[in-house]
Amino acid sequence: MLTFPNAKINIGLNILRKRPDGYHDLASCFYPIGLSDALEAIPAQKAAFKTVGQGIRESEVNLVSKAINLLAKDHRVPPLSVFLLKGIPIGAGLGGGSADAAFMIGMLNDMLNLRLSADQQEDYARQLGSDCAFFVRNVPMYCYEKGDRFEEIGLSLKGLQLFLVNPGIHVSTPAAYAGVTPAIPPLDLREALAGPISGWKDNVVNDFEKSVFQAHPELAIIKNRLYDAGALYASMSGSGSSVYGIFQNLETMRNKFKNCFVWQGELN
Ligand SMILES: C[C@@](CO)(OP(=O)(O)O)[C@H](O)COP(=O)(O)OP(=O)(O)OC[C@H]1O[C@@H](n2ccc(N)nc2=O)[C@H](O)[C@@H]1O
Ligand SMILES: Nc1ncnc2c1ncn2[C@@H]1O[C@H](COP(=O)(O)OP(=O)(O)O)[C@@H](O)[C@H]1O
Repeated sequence: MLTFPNAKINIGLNILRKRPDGYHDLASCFYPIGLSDALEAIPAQKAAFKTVGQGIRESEVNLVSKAINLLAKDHRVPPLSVFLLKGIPIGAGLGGGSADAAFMIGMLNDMLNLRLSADQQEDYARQLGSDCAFFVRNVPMYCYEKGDRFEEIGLSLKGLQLFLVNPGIHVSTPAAYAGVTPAIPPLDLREALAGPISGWKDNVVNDFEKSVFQAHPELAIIKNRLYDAGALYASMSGSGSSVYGIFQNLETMRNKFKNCFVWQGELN
């Protein structure tokens, strides 16, 4: 079976408070985008895992293998030959690893006829990472608590264009959280997003930007360039370092961001 785990962007990200378990309660809108990996799993004599494209560090276990091992605790999972092609930049605030893990759970559910509901798949996904459960339903959501609880938001950016830039700077997620002083924003994110996109620039904020832009001023320059090019709204995604702009119409701007990974596509 072959699937295409897709990335997400965060539209607004407020870090509200530190939790007793050391994590943070947040408020964000997660929005799926078309940039994707390819993930194939085939029953085989012997379990095998191959990944091509950008690799994760050798010392780390791939989230796809973690997802298989997690489901194997409760279900009989036969040996699988798994092939992962990474198209989504790694550690880029785009949730690529989380998407791979959630799609692997979905594939096991379908291939082995496990009949897991979406809620049950989310419960498994939550154990693999805060972002992971989002990719089970994989539709625009207001996300809260650790970013693993969801509420329908009814936000549609269908037809608008996304331009995404990743300059390859690696931002550690725990370090990014440590750089933020949690605070309740003056305007609830859901209310801010209910207004026209032309007003988001001042009201829809990613709280990671302040400290991450301070450490990496080139990211602020990218965001300004996107606004200069006519973006209706521009922001860093997650803990970075990807920065995106949302446009009404978009000529290609690939040549403006030399030495960066760029991706352009229509929002759904
Ligand atoms: C920042 C966000 C925003 O969408 O995305 P990315 O930039 O990673 O895409 C997420 O909260 C990242 O989620 P995810 O990457 O799944 O994080 P996890 O593996 O669960 O946690 C990594 C580390 O981030 C911190 N963490 C994560 C989530 C959270 N609500 N509070 C935290 O403090 C913790 O230090 C934790 O050890
Ligand atoms: N299949 C995978 N794809 C990407 N990263 C993975 C994967 N499996 C494990 N990881 C590890 O998970 C971490 C988070 O990766 P990723 O989801 O791409 O970034 P982010 O959390 O910034 O959105 C990385 O440091 C990476 O080493």
